[in-house]
Amino acid sequence: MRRITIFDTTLRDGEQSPGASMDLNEKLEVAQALVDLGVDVIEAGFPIASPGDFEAVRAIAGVVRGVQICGLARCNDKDIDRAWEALTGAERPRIHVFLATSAIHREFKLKMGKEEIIARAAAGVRRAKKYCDNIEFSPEDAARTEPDFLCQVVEAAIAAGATTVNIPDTVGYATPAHMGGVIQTLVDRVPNLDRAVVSVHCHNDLGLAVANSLAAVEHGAGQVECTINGIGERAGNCALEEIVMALRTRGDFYNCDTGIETTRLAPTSRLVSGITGMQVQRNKAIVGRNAFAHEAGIHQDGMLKQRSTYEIMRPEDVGVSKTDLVLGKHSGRAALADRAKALGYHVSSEELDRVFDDFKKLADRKKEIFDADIAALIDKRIGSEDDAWSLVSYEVRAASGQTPSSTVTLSRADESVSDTFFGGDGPLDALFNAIEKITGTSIVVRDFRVRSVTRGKDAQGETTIEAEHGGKLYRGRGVSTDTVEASVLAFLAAVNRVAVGSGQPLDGERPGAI
Ligand SMILES: CC(=O)SCCNC(=O)CCNC(=O)[C@H](O)C(C)(C)COP(=O)(O)OP(=O)(O)OC[C@H]1O[C@@H](n2cnc3c(N)ncnc32)[C@H](O)[C@@H]1OP(=O)(O)O
Ligand SMILES: CC(C)C(=O)C(=O)O
Ligand SMILES: [Mg+2]
Repeated sequence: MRRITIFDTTLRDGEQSPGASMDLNEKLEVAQALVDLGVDVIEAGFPIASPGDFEAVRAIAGVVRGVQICGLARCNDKDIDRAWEALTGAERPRIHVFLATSAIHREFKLKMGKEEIIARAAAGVRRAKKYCDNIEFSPEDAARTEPDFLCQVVEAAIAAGATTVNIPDTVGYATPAHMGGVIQTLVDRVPNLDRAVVSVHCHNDLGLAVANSLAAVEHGAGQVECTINGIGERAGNCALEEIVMALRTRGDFYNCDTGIETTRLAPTSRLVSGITGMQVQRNKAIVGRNAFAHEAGIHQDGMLKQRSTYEIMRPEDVGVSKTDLVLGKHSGRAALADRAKALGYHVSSEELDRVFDDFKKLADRKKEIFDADIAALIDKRIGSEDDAWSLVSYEVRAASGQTPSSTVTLSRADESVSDTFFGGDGPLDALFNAIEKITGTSIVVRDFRVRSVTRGKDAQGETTIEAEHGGKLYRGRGVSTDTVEASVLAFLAAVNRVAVGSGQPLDGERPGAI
């Protein structure tokens, strides 16, 4: 297997993302996390850019050990000298010198001819080489540079002492075939290329940074420049976690690997996201919240039978604790049964059918279904007696200063009964009275509590009632996204318990969970 060098530029190109600036301590924390992750090179900053950038590179170079620490410099003496000043304390320093080579940059930005570019590039590398052996040269905007000229610049930079030649697609213009072609051209036509490592640095303006980097590797690149979460200038850089996992997962095709400790990918992603405030989108590959989550019933069923049916990587390999089978409107019985079991329930297939119907209705109303929702649905359904009353519908009218009224419809076995009640202290009292009229059972509510069992605006409300009847205490529990309905269900549950006599003596032990 060919070992690919991972050059992380989160602290330099990543920090160039608008709004992603990091202070010294934050940079040190990220640098340490990158060491734990196992990157080979950390580009710690652009020392000439500001005193803060200089200090950050100097601090990282002074304390971070075991990896190469790199500082960026334009092709001029001041930048290169300053970069070296910042890097002197590094155990393994690298100076990264760059100069744009494309016609657009030569003409409009640098105002330099081709000869001058070659001379300046070689002079910059030579000056950096006076300070250290490990020199990287980047022909900026290489992907839009004329191939012949790119070959000349690269050859000159290597002749001047560059040990790595990095080929940037600075504006994310390349496609995989194009990028592979650029690298292949260099491999075929630069005579001294074997004296340097070929690197690739892709931007994501067309969403192709990872694909282009892979194409470069396929054609011989030995180093990939990337950032955590793909942050960087404009649409960002090649995402480290994606290129690393692509190389690992498709080792069969690329025959390459990296030194990355992949279980650190998710924690490092969270750290960088927290520090920069740049949130990771839910469907982001490898580290997004949905990357190992499945909601579709058919996928969940497949996953429960054999995870490789729908997963090409194991979540634990990238530092995600486990696959998440999210219960929602697209889920099926297999996932519901699995969750019920995980929650400690033994649900018969008839009970599962009943719970599943309720679950689908709830899922239509609610975006996210939590474990507490499932538990509440199962609690409601498990052990329901066939001759117990169940709620079909309710209607209630109440306003200040007016007598409340309610109409309730209940069903039991084959019968369905409706009744209306005028009076009561309020809407709930009116509803409870209607239930008592239909069932012929009167109870005295001793305790009544409402709370939210899940989060969000569409959370489930849970009502618990303790009621007295014939010297015994009966409890009832109801759960619904509608708190009035939850209260009606709780009252009805207590009434049903009276019918089967499952109360507790008033002075005796309290009943257990319902
Ligand atoms: C593709 C990349 O990511 S390259 C890195 C980009 N990163 C950054 O620019 C972030 C840090 N940059 C900065 O803080 C500032 O731009 C500084 C301190 C580096 C320079 O600031 P200033 O001296 O005010 O110059 P300014 O940024 O306005 O313009 C850049 C100058 O550098 C020149 N330049 C650009 N690239 C290079 C290069 N590789 N080698 C030599 N000169 C260069 C430009 O032609 C321009 O020169 P001019 O002023 O003579 O026209
Ligand atoms: C400095 C260079 C490598 C760069 O960031 C780019 O060209 O995108
Ligand atoms: Mg860049």
